[in-house]
This record gives sequence, C-alpha cells and structure tokens, in this order.
Amino acid sequence: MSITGMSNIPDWNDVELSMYLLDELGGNSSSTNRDYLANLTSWLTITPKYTVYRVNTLAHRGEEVQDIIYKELSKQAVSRGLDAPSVFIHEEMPEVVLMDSWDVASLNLSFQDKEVIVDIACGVAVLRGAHVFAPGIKGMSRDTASGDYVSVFADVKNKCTRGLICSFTEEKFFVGNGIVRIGRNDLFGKAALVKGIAIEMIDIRSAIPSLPLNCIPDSYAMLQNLPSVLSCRALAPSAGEIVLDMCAAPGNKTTHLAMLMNNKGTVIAIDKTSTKVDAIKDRCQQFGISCVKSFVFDSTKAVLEVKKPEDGTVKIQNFHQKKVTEEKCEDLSKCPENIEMKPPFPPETFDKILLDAPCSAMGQRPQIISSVSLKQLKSYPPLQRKLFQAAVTLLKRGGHLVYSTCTITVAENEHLIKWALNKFPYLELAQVESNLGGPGLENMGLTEEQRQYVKRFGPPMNSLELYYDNYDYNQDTVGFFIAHFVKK
Ligand SMILES: C[S@@+](CC[C@H](N)C(=O)[O-])C[C@H]1O[C@@H](n2cnc3c(N)ncnc32)[C@H](O)[C@@H]1O
Repeated sequence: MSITGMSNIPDWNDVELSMYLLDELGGNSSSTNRDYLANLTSWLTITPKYTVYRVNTLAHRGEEVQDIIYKELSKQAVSRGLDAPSVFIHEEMPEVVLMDSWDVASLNLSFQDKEVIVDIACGVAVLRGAHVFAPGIKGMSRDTASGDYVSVFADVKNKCTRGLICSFTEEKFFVGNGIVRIGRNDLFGKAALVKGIAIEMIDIRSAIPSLPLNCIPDSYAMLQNLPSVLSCRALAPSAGEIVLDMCAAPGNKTTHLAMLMNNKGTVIAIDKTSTKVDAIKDRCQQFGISCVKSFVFDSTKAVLEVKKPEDGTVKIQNFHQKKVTEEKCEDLSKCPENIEMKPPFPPETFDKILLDAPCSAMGQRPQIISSVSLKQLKSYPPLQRKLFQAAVTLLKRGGHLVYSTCTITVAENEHLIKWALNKFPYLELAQVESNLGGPGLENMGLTEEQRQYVKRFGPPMNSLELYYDNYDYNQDTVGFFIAHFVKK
C-alpha cells in the first residue's frame, strides 16, 4: 500500500519536544527508542486512510448510513471514471461505518497555476476530507473566479496576511486541488461573503473522499475517531445507570454513552467552558437524546463535601424519581444519592464515569505542524491527576471508570495509570477487550499484565513500511489511550 501525506514539514525537529519524548522513553541511547520516535513523527504526519462515522442508532441503522455514503461515492466514481471506495460496517462495533479512500494514483495532484492559501486548521480538515470554508482562506491568486480549478496550500508558519494576492513564497504545504465556489472578489471585496464552501475539494492529497455538505443528515451520524468510539464501549453503560462524563464538550462521547444506554438513565455531562456546553446540548438535540443533563462546572471541584448534620438526618434525592426523602444515615458514604441533581455531587454517586481528560492532543493525525510547547505539555499530568482523584471519589464501589486521552506521551498515559494504581489501592485495572489498538508501552511502569489490559493507539515499534504493507484500519487511527478501572 502506498503511504500518502508523508512529508518532512512538521516541526518535529523541534529539539526540545523530541528530547522530551525520548527522555520519557528512557533516553536516546537505545536504537529502539530512536526508531520509535522516527516512526512516531512520520506516522503523525499521515492521514488515517479510513473515515469513521458513528451512527445514531437510537433513530437509524448503520446500513442506512452505509447506503447514503456508498450511493454518493458511486456517483462521484462514475463521473470521474474511478472505482468507488468501499463502505462497510465495523465488525466489532455495529454503530460504526467505515469509508475507504480513493486510489491515490488516480487523483490529479499536480500543482495548478492559481493557488489558494488556507490556515493550518483548515488544511488539516481538508486532509481529512473537508471542503474549504470561506473563513479558512487567507490568500488567493489574482482574478480567481468561481469555477476555476486551483491548488490549495496550508500556511505552515502562519505568515500569510488575509487577502494576500498569491504567489505566497513562505513555507506552504500542498493539501489538494479543488473548484472555486466563491471567487476572490466576493471573498475579500467590500461586501465580503464569509460563509459557506469557498473551494469544493476534488483531489485531496490524502485521497480521503469529500462528501457534499448535507450528504449525511445531522440526526443520522457524526464523524468520530475509532478509538473514541471504543472508549465509550469500554465503559459499557447500561439503560437506567447514573453515568458521569467529566470532561464532556463538545459531547461526542456523551451522545454515544446515551445511545449505548438506549437514552434511559442519566448521563451528567460536565465541562468547564460554557460555550462548549452549548455544543453538548446541540449535539444531544440533533440525536434526539433526552437523558443527558449538562453543566458548566470545574470537574476538579465536582465532589461535594458532605457534612453530617448533628441529628444524623440528611436529605436524599433519588436521581430518577426526583423525590426528596429524609433518612437517618449513620455513615454518609452509604447514603448514595445526592441532595441535588447538579454538581458538586456527594462521594460514590455514579455507577460509571468517563474521564476523557484534557490532554496535549499529540495523537491528532495528520499534523502539519506540532503546536504544543514543552510548558503546555508538562501542565497536563497535574490536572489529569486532580480530575482522576475527583473521579475515583465520585465512583460507587463496584463502579467502573474509563480514563482516556488523545495523546501519545507516556506521562499522560502509562505513568498516569501507574500513579493511579499506587495511589488508590482499591482500584483494579480491567481489560479493554477489543481487537483495536495495541498494549501499553513496555518498561513504562506497568506490569506485563497491566500493559495488556490498557489500549494504546500509536505507531509501530518496528518498520512503518511493514505496518502499511500489512494494513489494518483498527491500528491506523489517531494516537489515543484507554484504561478501564473497577473500584473494589
Ligand atoms: C478531550 S476534550 C473532551 C472531548 C469530549 N469528551 C468529546 O468526546 O466530545 C477535554 C475537555 O475537557 C474540558 N476541561 C478541561 N479542564 C476541565 C475541568 N477542570 N473541568 C471540566 N472540564 C474540563 C475542556 O474544556 C475540553 O472540552
């Protein structure tokens, strides 16, 4: 299989960052570590070959979404004289529809005379199959008009000023060719149109197909990375349970949890940013989900300090009946239901908790440039530990906790798990049962058994060429980590 998207552009020669990652692995004296880092830096620049849709199975079947995508691709294939990429339902997760890429050799990836410069975020979105929306455009060649076939480049070092008349001579990364739908005059003129698709992408460097904007209605399915789907499946919430999603926005996993619960029970979704909590509400509305209650709150402070009143009487509210009763309670930790259905919550309130932690997000693929600083990188583990501490306190005995990150550093993954198992002796690691991903890294503080219980999604330890020769879409995902605990 050919490897597309390979480039030396990402700023991985950033010595500090590379040294940090090598240090985490135990230094650069071992050739295994150096090989792994080289694989990692290349792997992160390559777009995963398959696009993943998670279907809203509360209202639709996977086959319906599969059919919509396949019909659209077949139409595009006929008009372009190509073979349509395959579309199928995942063998392990029936709510997942996978879409393959075009054959890269059949695409027109030659540079065109007219060029468009877009910002990095837009460039990355294009590599994953998006069209170019007007706000992402920074520059466009003189006289470019609707209908022109143009080359699109990402402004790697953020040097392009808005409205630039190309040609842009700073570092730029080719993402593909497309047809202009909003020309230069409309984009940058006095009465600028700043909404909608400005370039309809046809031939994308990563060979990911682009679907029309409303091809899959919002209520049917959403784009989601494969390991993210697995993290909710690992928690396996059931109808009627009380589940906490501690860092929930924009609500991708929240809606999945609710779906796995058949929209019955309660999912409490917390995020500390209020605009992002609006996104959770929107997503739930799109999917017709009613069992989610979302709150703007700092989850590190989500534990209620319960003081025992002098007569030992506490008000207990049942989550589902919303009925307040008074009971004598000798041991407050045995009074499980909380006083109000909003944060902060008393200890041992939840059956299941998802801690999809804020992280350095270094597993994102493709990365045209690495934007995280060493200072930022080091700021995450302390926050993750605080959130973890709150999660453990809020979990019922016998309850399940899933910790996940979309990053590849050891400090935020294996080391965090090692810290948790030492700090909370009553926590036990449970196996994430799946064919997706692989074990945790060796010699990073986990025993062989613990390493096999967690899931790490990352580059191969040995040859990248071999990895692509024996291609497996269950491995070619974003970088990710999942650990599942039970509180004894
Ligand atoms: C990895 S993202 C979550 C993605 C989300 N689970 C999903 O699948 O859509 C991490 C989130 O944690 C939130 N966050 C960061 N610190 C937080 C805190 N102390 N309390 C609650 N949320 C926090 C961020 O605002 C961000 O939305």
